Amino acid sequence: MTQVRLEGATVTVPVDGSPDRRTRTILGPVDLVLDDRRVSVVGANGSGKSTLLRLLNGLVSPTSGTVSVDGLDTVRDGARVRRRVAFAFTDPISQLVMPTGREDVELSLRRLHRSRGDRRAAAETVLDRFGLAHLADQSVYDLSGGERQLMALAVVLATDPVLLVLDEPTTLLDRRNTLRLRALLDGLAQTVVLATHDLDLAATADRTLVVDEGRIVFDGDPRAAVEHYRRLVDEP
Ligand SMILES: Nc1ncnc2c1ncn2[C@@H]1O[C@H](COP(=O)(O)OP(=O)(O)OP(=O)(O)O)[C@@H](O)[C@H]1O
Repeated sequence: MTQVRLEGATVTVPVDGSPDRRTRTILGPVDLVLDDRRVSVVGANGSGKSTLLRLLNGLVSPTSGTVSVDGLDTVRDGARVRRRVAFAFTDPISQLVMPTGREDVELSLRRLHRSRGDRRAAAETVLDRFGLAHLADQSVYDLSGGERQLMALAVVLATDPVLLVLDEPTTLLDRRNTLRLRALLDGLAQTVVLATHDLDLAATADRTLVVDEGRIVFDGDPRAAVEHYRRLVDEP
């Protein structure tokens, strides 16, 4: 099982226009060991969920403290961490950089398969696995929101990462595609960490973190976490 470890991880940002270069802490310090199969993260807008998630694959570096994945430091061993940790953004179009899904999956596979023929065959297998072969050659702009989301996931999962980090994956999806995504996540061998405003989805995890004003204010049973979050919002 993959292990993510945060030790005193803190993220501070400069306060815009501040003449004396003041900074603001937007997350932390966070001390956390994640070694559960499914972890969800809930919290209000701007509470720090995305920042926490982005620490996990080195998209954001801690200003102080450390973050490691299976012992690899996200700053010192950034490239190796990113090979192990896939990150999926809310809006899949920011992830799909090639004209078609097939080309995007092939692009993902370029490190694993140097020969073009091998890459083609491996991409076909991935597209089949996600039930997307029939959409592989369509422009990514002509895919529906749900199809695009699944295509983006196929792209990031093509290289078999050990950890999948998802930032609000169902925000743009209708109920049917949300259920489809949930079924897909259920079937994944990977460890999954996801931030979501969908409290039903959050409650399907093994463990839930509640983030409030840059701090983890609850860490534990998903149903209790959702209750904690509701109380936080309802009784400010
Ligand atoms: N690079 C940055 N520079 C300045 N402020 C930032 C930066 N990144 C994030 N912030 C601020 O930090 C806070 C936390 O942002 P973050 O995106 O982590 O929140 P979130 O919980 O994911 O919110 P949402 O649910 O709205 O997506 C916000 O106030 C945001 O404006």
